[in-house]
Amino acid sequence: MQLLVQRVDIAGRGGVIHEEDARRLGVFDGDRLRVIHPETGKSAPMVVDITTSILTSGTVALYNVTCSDLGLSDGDTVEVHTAVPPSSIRFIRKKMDKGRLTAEEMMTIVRDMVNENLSLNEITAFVTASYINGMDLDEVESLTRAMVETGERIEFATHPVVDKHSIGGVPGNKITLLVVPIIAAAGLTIPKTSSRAITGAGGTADLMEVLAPINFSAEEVQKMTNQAGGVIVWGGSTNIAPADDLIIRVEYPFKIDERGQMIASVMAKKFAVGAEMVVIDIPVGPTTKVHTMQDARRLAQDFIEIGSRLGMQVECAVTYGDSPVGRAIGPNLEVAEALSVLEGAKTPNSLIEKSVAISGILLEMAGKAQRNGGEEMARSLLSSGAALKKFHEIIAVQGGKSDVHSSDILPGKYSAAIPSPVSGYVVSLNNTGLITVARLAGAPHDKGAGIYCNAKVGTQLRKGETIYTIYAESQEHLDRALEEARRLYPVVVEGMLLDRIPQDSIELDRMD
Ligand SMILES: O=P(O)(O)OC[C@H]1O[C@H](OP(=O)(O)O)[C@H](O)[C@@H]1O
Ligand SMILES: Nc1ccnc(=O)[nH]1
Repeated sequence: MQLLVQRVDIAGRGGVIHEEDARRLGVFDGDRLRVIHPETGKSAPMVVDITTSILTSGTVALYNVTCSDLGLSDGDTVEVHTAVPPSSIRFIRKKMDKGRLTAEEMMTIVRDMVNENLSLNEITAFVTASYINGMDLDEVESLTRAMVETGERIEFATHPVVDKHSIGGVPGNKITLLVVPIIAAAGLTIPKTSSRAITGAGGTADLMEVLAPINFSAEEVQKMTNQAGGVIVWGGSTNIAPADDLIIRVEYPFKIDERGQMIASVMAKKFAVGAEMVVIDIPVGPTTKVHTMQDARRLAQDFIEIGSRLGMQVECAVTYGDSPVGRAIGPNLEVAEALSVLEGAKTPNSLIEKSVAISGILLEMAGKAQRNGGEEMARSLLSSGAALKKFHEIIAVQGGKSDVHSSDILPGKYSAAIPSPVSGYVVSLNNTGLITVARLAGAPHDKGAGIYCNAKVGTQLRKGETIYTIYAESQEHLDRALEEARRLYPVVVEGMLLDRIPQDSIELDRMD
């Protein structure tokens, strides 16, 4: 069938056809078509997306990349034929049926994802099937390799190239903003790529974006790292492991991070930047991704095994994840807290201790410090101001304001303090509850949104004293977050009556 092209200014491949043309072609939403340029013979696949309103029959709306790939402009004519669905659909179905995917099958799925031959529904099916049925280590290795091979890679002339990555799950985990400058200040090369929030309210990419641009090509990442020794950029923009961000987009609304996909997501990014020595931070706690020490050790073994299969030296740090790292949750609040520590603040202890511990392991692995001497070296790079100086350099090389001060980074204008309803001690902070409230307040999208924990586990509070403060950039977001905070009670003060349900409020089934 011949159709007239209407170019639509939407980034990406594919397009939309009219219901009448779809009926004549005999296709439904989700079927496949092939769009062919009649003169050049160039062709591109297209997932059928049917409309009745934005087009007239006889016209096909094509998105930017498909038009550019085929050299098409508004008003051109194209041939449109039905096509067979890609074989990756069969392989996704195999995973749904609890099958084991071969390396070739995994590669086909990932290639089709990256080439936009799979619709969002189909990618969601793959992520969900893997979440429910899991992946064995061979599948994780195949996924990691496929993610690397479908993107760009960086090779550095200086060695060793080191890196760190956290599996996430603990709110307020802003340590990368300290670890990268500490490591780079020690003279090591650390091309850090991070994701945005997956299960949290602010991923490292969301945080760094407060200070500097984070979208760079692989070539730019390499150049900037050579200049400053380190960078903190968003993995999703680099074309380094581009499938990663497609999977993360599916995971984000559900706050899920399937184990195999998580290992592949992390290790693909490390491998693609040429990291030779890597520390993986595995926070453990009842409301994080990993609940017990035993599970953490098992996950650590898997990371180390995948690292060794790829030729990387990996060590894992199992860290305390019962409650947030530091006190701040959400982009601006976290950045201000991290900067203040780099500027010399002696608190929060949890943030400083975790950052120097992780940095210390890397310094030891890379031979910069003696065994057991890494932490001390990291602490002195932090307290001497060398890490701050390096961070300013990193911000500058990425195009940010290099003389930024923690006091420049402000939380949202709208705030509400949550008072303790009783006198007592804070006995628990529920990470997932805090994240839900912070997300409703607008984080990570609204940079000023988030939570400041005025009290942490063990803090004594008198009735009416503030447990935590919610920040937002609009009253509407603040109200939504407050409503959820009242429902979830993410911080429990001992002696607190959570609810009182009188007998006459419930209809009892009487046995008379
Ligand atoms: O949203 P959740 O699932 O908590 O974690 C995601 C965060 O964890 C990792 O941190 P880093 O890059 O090692 O600092 C990711 O890159 C991302 O920023
Ligand atoms: N799944 C992931 C967890 C943590 N960091 C990542 O980049 N990816």
